Amino acid sequence: MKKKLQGEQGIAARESRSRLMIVFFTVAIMVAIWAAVATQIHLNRVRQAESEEADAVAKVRAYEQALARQVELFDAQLQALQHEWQEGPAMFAQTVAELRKGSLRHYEISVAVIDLEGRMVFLDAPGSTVPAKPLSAVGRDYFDYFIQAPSRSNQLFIGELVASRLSGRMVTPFARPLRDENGHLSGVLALVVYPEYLVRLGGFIDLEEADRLILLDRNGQVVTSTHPELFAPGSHLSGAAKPREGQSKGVMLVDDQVMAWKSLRDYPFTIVLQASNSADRRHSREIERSYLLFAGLPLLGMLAFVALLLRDLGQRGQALRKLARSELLAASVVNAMAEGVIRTDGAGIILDVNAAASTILGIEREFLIGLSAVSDDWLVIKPDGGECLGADLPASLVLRTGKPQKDITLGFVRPDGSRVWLNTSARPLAAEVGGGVLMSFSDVTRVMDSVLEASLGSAVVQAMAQAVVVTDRSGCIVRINPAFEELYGYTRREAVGRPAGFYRADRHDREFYRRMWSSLAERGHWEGEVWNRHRNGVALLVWAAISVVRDEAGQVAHYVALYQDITEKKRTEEEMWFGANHDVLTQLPNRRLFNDRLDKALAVAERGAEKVGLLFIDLDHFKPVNDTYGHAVGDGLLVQVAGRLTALVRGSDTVARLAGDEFVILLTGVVTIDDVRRVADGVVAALAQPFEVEATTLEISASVGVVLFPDHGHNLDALVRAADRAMYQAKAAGRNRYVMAETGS
Ligand SMILES: Nc1nc2c(ncn2[C@@H]2O[C@H](COP(=O)(O)OP(=O)(O)OP(=O)(O)O)[C@@H](O)[C@H]2O)c(=O)[nH]1
Repeated sequence: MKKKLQGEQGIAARESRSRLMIVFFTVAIMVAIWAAVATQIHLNRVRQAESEEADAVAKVRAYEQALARQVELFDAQLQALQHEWQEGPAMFAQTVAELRKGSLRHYEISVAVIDLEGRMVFLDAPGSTVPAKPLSAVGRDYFDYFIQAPSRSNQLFIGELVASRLSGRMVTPFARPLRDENGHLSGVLALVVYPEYLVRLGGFIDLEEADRLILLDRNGQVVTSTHPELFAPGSHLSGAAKPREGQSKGVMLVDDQVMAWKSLRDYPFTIVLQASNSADRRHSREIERSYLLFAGLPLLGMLAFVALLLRDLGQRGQALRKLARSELLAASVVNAMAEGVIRTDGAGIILDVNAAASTILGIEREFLIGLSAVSDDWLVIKPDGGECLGADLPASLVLRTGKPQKDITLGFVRPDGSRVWLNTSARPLAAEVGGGVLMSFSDVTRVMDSVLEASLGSAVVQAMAQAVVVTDRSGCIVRINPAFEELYGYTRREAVGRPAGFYRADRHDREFYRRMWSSLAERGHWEGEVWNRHRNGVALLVWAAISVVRDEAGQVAHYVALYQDITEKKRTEEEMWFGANHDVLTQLPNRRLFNDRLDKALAVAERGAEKVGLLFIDLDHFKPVNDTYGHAVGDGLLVQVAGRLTALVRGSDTVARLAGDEFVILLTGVVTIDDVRRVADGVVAALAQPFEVEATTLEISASVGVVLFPDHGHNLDALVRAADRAMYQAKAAGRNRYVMAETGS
C-alpha cells in the first residue's frame, strides 16, 4: 500500500515538476522578451528626447542670431537717425522717408522724437499723424530711462511692450538719446516696432507649423509669438511651461513636450521654443507599436501553447496515475506470490523476477536481472540425473516453438551448491506487452527427494552400520542414513540438498581430489583414507569407499559413498609402528628403522651422484657411569646424548640408537667427504662437553667410526662392518675421536 502511494506521489510530483518547469520557462521567456522590448522602447524614447532637445536648442540658437541681427539693424537705423536729427527736422524727415523705402521697407514701424518735456515733436507713423493734443512720453520707460539720468551714455534702450496710444496695438520701443552740439541731452529718439515682425524672423529658422516660438521681455511678459491666440502679447507664460528662474538658458520636457529657452546676452529678450514633435512622435509610437506587436504576438502564441501543454500534461498525468496504480497492483500481487515468476525478453534475457523466484533460486534479484534464462551456464538436471542444457530449458522451448510449456520438473543447482527441485511452466507473452517469456515455478524438492529416496532401496541403506551418503549426478546429497548423522553430527534435513563433501576437513590438496574424481570416472570406484570434519569441528579420519551408480543407459545417476571412522584404529596402528621402530628410552629410531632408512638412502644414492655418510658412535667408558651413579643416571645421560646428536644434524638425516651406548648417524645428500668430517668433528666435540644429569656433572667422550657410500662399501652390511671397524680403531687410538674407514676395506 505504501509503495503504491509512493508510486502515485511520484507521478504527481513529476507532473507538477513538469508544470512548474513549463510555467517557469514561459515566464522567463516572457520576461526576457518584455525586458528587451521595454529596454528598446526606453532607449528609443531617450534617443528621441535627446534629438528633440538638440533640435529645439539648435532652433533657439538660430533664432537668437536672427533676432540679434534684427536688433542690430534697428539700432543701426537709430544711430543713423540720431545723427540726422542734428541736421534739422527737414533733413531728418527726409532720411526717415528714405529709410522707409530702404532698409526698413519690410517693417511696420514708427519713428518718434520726444523733447525733454516729453512732448512728441516728430512722428512718422504710417496711417497716423501727430495728434492735435500732443502726447506725452513721460512715464514711458524708454523716455524716463534717459531723462532720469541725462548723462547716460549713448546706448540703445529697448522698452517694455506697451500699448500704442496712436494705434492701440502693442509695440516695442527701441530708443537712443538725442544730444545738442554741446553734448547735452535734447530729447529721445524712438523706433517703435510692432513686435510680430520680430517673430517673422522665425521663418528663417525652419520652424514647423506647430512649433511655438515666444519672445519674452525682461519682465517675462510675452512680447510676441508665432501663436498669438495662445500667447497674447503682454500675457505671462503659465504653469511649468516657462523658463526656469535664474537660468539664462535651458531645455526640458514639459508634458512630454520639449521646451528650450535662452535669454539674449545683450538685449532684454528671452526666446522660448515649445517644439512640436508630433511627426517624430508619431513615427516612434509606430515603432513602439511594432515592437509591442513583435513581443505580444509570440507571447500570445506561447501562452496558448503552454495552456494546451498543461492541459495535455494533466490528462497524461491522470492516465499515468491510473496505469501506475494498476501496474503497482499487478506487481504487488506477483511479488506476494509463493511461486517464483521470471519475465524475459524475446532473447531470453531476464527483465524482472519476483521475491519468491529470488528466494527459490538462491540468487539476488539484482543479480538475476540481465542474465540469460536460456544459457548453458545454469547447472540444471533432469529427474533422471541427466544434465539439462540451455536449449532444453523451458524458456528456450517457448521461444523456439512459441508454445506454452507446462509442469516440467528440473533440479536447479544454486550458487552455494545446494540443489532445489522445481516444477516449471512457461508461456509466451503477447507482442503488445513487449513479447518474451513468462516463467513460473514452485519448489517441489521435498516431494522429489522422497520419490528419489523411495527408489534407492532405503531400507537397506537405513539399516547399514556404515555411514552412507547418496548424491545425484551433480554431487548434491539426496539422502544420508542414521550412521552418517551419527558420524558427522548433521541431521538429514541439514545435509540433504547440499554438495557432498561439505564436511571436508580441508587437509587434502586439489591433486588428492582430482585423483579421486578421475578414479571414479575411469573405474567407477575410489577408496581411501579421507580427513573429514564432524559438525563440532573435530577432524575425523575415515575410510571412504565411493561408487558410481549408473542408469540403464550407462549414464551416471548417483554417487554412493560409505564412510568408516578409522581415527582410533589409525592412532593405534601408528603407536604400534612407532614402538616397533623406536627406542623406548631416547625415542630415537631403533636399528630396525635405521636399517630401513639406510636401505632407502642407498637406493636413492645409487640413482644419483650423491653419497651417504654413516657415523658409528660408541660412548667411551659408559659402564663406569652406570656402576658409579646407577642405571637411572646412565639412562639420563643416554637421553641427553641423543638430544645433542639430533641437534647436530638436519631433519632429513637420521640419528638412531642401535644398542646400549651405541648410536649411529645416517647422513643423506652428502657431496664430499668433508661434509661428513664436519659432522664427525661436531659429534666428538659435542659429546666431550660435560653433561648435567640429576645434579651430577658427567664427563665422557665418544669414539666414532666414519664410512661413506659408495667409497667404503656398496651395501648395508659392508658399510656397517666398515664403520664398526673404524669405530674400534678410534677406541684403540685412544678414544674421543673419529676414524675414517679405509678405502677398499
Ligand atoms: N644405564 C644403562 N646402561 C646400559 C643400557 N644398555 C646397556 N647398558 C650398559 O652399557 C654398558 C656398555 O659397556 P661397554 O660399551 O661394554 O663398556 P664401556 O664402559 O663403554 O667401555 P668402552 O666401550 O670400551 O669404552 C654396559 O655396562 C651395559 O650394562 C641401558 O639401556 N641403560
